[in-house]
Amino acid sequence: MKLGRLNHIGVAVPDMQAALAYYRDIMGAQVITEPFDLPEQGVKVAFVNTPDAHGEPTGTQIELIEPLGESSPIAGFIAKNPAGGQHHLCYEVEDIEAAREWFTTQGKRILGPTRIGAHGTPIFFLHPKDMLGQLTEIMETPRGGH
Ligand SMILES: CC[C@@H](C(=O)O)C(=O)SCCNC(=O)CCNC(=O)[C@H](O)C(C)(C)COP(=O)(O)OP(=O)(O)OC[C@H]1O[C@@H](n2cnc3c(N)ncnc32)[C@H](O)[C@@H]1OP(=O)(O)O
Ligand SMILES: [Co+2]
Repeated sequence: MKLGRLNHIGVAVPDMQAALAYYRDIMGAQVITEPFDLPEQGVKVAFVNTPDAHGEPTGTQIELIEPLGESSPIAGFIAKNPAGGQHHLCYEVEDIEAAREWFTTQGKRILGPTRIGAHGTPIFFLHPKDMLGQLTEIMETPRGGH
């Protein structure tokens, strides 16, 4: 399997508006996608981008996720980490099905089906206990850029 770039770092937050204010006003980051609900993923999501020395976006994305509903997959994480925290790493691949096959042959546990993620491309998750303690998201590279 050929691994692509790191697409985003997922950060679980208990309060989306407070998290956006923190990244914008304290960290000087840029809010590139305002919050929107992804009910099928059980999260509210927003993206912030880190600027370079000239204030231009670097392309390094932080994905803020807030639980949406009691059955949210991040409800347990927030219960254990009430202030929020770094939740997952997301890597791009060119071919999602080839990647799924690769990780399966490596004995890695895949969490649920391949589904459409926040960037509109297929994603799946790998169990943190099989991935050096890191919940790992694999996403297909968006066609025509980011
Ligand atoms: C916005 C859409 C999309 C995108 O396009 O980018 C997203 O990113 S959605 C992000 C949210 N969705 C998911 O996380 C889906 C996959 N996650 C899951 O299926 C579950 O969250 C989980 C990973 C199976 C954990 O389930 P949970 O019920 O919270 O906990 P468990 O008790 O079963 O956990 C077992 C074990 O793993 C540890 N753990 C849990 N979460 C993490 C984590 N994020 N990073 C590292 N370790 C984690 C947990 O602490 C348990 O460990 P022990 O206590 O040692 O047993
Ligand atoms: Co993600």
